[in-house]
Amino acid sequence: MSIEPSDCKNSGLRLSGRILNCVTQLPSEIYRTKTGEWEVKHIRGSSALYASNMFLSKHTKWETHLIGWTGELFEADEMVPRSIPASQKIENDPLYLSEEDKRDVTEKIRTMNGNKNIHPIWLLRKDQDRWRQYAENVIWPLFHYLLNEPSDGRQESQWWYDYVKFNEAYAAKVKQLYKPGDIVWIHDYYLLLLPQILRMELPEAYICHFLHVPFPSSEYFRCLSKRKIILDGLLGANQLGFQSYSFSRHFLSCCTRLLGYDVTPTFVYVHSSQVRVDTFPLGIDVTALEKDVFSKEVNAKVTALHELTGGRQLIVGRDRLDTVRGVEQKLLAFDQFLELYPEWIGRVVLIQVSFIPSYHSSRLVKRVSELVAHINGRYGTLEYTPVLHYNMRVPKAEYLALLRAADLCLVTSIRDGMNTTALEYVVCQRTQGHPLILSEFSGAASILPDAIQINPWDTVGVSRALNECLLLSAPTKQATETKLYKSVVSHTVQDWTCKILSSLLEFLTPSNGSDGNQRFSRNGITPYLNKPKLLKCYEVAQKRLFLFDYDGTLTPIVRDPAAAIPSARLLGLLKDLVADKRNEVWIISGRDEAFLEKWFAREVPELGLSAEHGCFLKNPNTPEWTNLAASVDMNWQKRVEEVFQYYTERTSGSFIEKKKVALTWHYRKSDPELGAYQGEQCRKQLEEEICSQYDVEVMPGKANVEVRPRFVNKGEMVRRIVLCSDPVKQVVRKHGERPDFVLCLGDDTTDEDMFKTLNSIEKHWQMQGVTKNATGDDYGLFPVTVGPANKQTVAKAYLSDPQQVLDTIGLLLGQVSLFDTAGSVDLDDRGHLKNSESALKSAQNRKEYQKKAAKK
Ligand SMILES: O=P(O)(O)OC[C@H]1O[C@H](O[C@H]2O[C@H](CO)[C@@H](O)[C@H](O)[C@H]2O)[C@H](O)[C@@H](O)[C@@H]1O
Repeated sequence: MSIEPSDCKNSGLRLSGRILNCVTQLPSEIYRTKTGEWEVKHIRGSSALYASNMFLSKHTKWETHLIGWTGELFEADEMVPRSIPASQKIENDPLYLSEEDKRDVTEKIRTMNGNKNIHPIWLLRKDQDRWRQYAENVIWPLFHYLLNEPSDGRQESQWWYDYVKFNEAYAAKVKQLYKPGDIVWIHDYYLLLLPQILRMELPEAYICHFLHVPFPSSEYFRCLSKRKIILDGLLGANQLGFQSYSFSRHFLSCCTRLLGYDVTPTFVYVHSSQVRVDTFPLGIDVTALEKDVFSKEVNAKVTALHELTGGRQLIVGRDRLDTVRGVEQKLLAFDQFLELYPEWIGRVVLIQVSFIPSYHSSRLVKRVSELVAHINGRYGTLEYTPVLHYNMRVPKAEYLALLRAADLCLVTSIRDGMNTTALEYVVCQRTQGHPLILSEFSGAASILPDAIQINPWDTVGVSRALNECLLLSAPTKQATETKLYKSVVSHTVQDWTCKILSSLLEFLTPSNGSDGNQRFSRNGITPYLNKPKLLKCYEVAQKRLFLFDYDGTLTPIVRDPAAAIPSARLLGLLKDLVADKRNEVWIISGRDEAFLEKWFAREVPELGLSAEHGCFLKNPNTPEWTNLAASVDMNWQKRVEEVFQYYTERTSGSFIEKKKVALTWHYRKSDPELGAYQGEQCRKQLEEEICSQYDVEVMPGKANVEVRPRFVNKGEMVRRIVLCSDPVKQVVRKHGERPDFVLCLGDDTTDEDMFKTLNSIEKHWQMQGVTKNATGDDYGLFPVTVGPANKQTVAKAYLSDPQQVLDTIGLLLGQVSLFDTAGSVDLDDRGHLKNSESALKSAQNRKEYQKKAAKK
């Protein structure tokens, strides 16, 4: 399979022919020798990923760029990367690199990898491991179904802060390199926010993300405190790839359950546009492996291994020693096997190579060595050691020899994205055809259906499988191997690369009926709110308007309308907003006057208020309410109430909310399906029977049906507030009084009227040639919908929930850091927020250090 940029010539896509590949870490490790030189060496692991990049750059016409963090910097001979202690000054940094050093190191990495398009991301070296913490301590365990101990969340919030910065550092680098038509391909769980951060700044970019680890069921995923931001982060991509069908299914279910988006098995509908979701199991580079595996060096090591184990049958395993690789389960099963089938004692050896990652569990390391000692003590003799356990990363040739010498490979992961050892074993066994026992919980199970699949928790089942496999006849083994090998060669890393790219390009091709990348273009629908832009407009504006809906926007939706009262935080923010004389703040709600009076007018008299979808109005700083519906015929109320009553009696849990003018029938407390059905019936009946006789509008809301006179709506309120200095008396604003910043937020269908009005005002101003605001870009109008929303919206941007709304207000007031939500920050080359106090201090320190160094 192949895919070249030229294959898309007539597709209508404007491709640049370039791919920007974003990986967590570059393929080279950087260290300083004892003589002070900076050197680089290859890192182990993730070989399939780098092979994919290599394939694109060497064997296709794509101009491929590899972007990645440098990883931690080492001092020679140190196993653990050195961090500058927090107390130490940067000028004493033992790992200091001048700009020249960085250039030299970059060149060395490029030369070593034979790729001139490698772009390192240099991050602050103070506590270097900080960049990994959130990904490795929060995301990774949860994605593997491991829940952390409960905590007060302080440490997690520091980790989150660094995680956002890490993602933003990549965004900064991609922006530096980006050209229109580039494909940005993002890998794995360290970069889950990057798609959305990039989307905000590069609305037309072609972005795909591939998750190399499992994606958990929504019941686990929902335990993440940052669950919505993480989903949002991913949904900035055009295409999302997962290792197996079950992972993509879990992801889709999270989108429905946590964000309320509509999904199909291959799409998420984000604000009426689509993100493609699919399964692409990662393979290995079979050709490269086959070159190495039958070398003389490996042959010699295979012989040595047989000698070492006295010609006994060999069961092999190679795993990272973390809780999900199931080494503990493997040893327990082997123990059980020798107990159930004693005839194998003395005839079989398990060689287990486990490498201990930096974030290992000491409990597990101890438990594994206890189990090894237990088995060897129980079944071993002076000449026979049943388990040979090596805690180390073996060199490649030894690893391959191990897989070749094996009579059986045992993979007992209790969860993994893809198990490349299983795939490599199949290739190594091409001539001998020894069997593979594979955990059904491994991502590899989906591409190796002919492996002997086991449940690693069932030790008796695994023991039985071990016995059966060791007794298999040679022809049966070879027949199975043929099928396994076929599966592996039809899932090579090259095929994986091509499949992901062609699926993305096929999806984006407008002629295929998709919306291409229109969803994010200016004419398309709702990107995430561009907060840096909002902040910039706010800062330069002299006359700012805030037009807020209430339920679902400033406060979360709850079951009981009376319980949806404003939080202390909300009231505090509103007070702070109105304290600035440049700000005028309105709440435009479906709530009645009594509710708004009690909770807002008394607390913050400076607020302007509009009740019952525009029927009532109260200017800021005045106690009087004006009833705009005073002269309207209200006979419809009785008729509507009768209809509502009819449905209330037939829908348990529903009730009627009577306001002064509008009437609302609520069914949130009813069975959801029955409620939705009855709501629809009720709406139809009202439209047929009442709207034909009275000038009223029936509005389906959030688990409610509302009726109010047609002549007012929230859009009319927005028109009055934006254009009039006195919206009650409709005194048109004088020249110079026009607002130059309007943030309008709402979540419901009734709020669409506000957005429509703002859009038409903008159009009108454009046609009239009205001068733009001080940024010179536009008029500073921000109609923003609050999700989750699977509806059509005319808003220009969205925020996920009321929490994000409050954070955004806090941001404008200078109370919330840009870091608290994704997509906001420019970092300097050392990982400091650009132009921040710490960035300036660090730059100053560097200058001083360089001066000192020059003197020496
Ligand atoms: O225009 P809004 O400020 O958004 O008000 C719209 C309606 O909100 C209330 O109902 C909704 O919120 C309730 C509390 O969260 C929830 O229980 C209910 O299901 C929602 O429909 C309010 O009760 C209505 O009067 C407003 O018109």
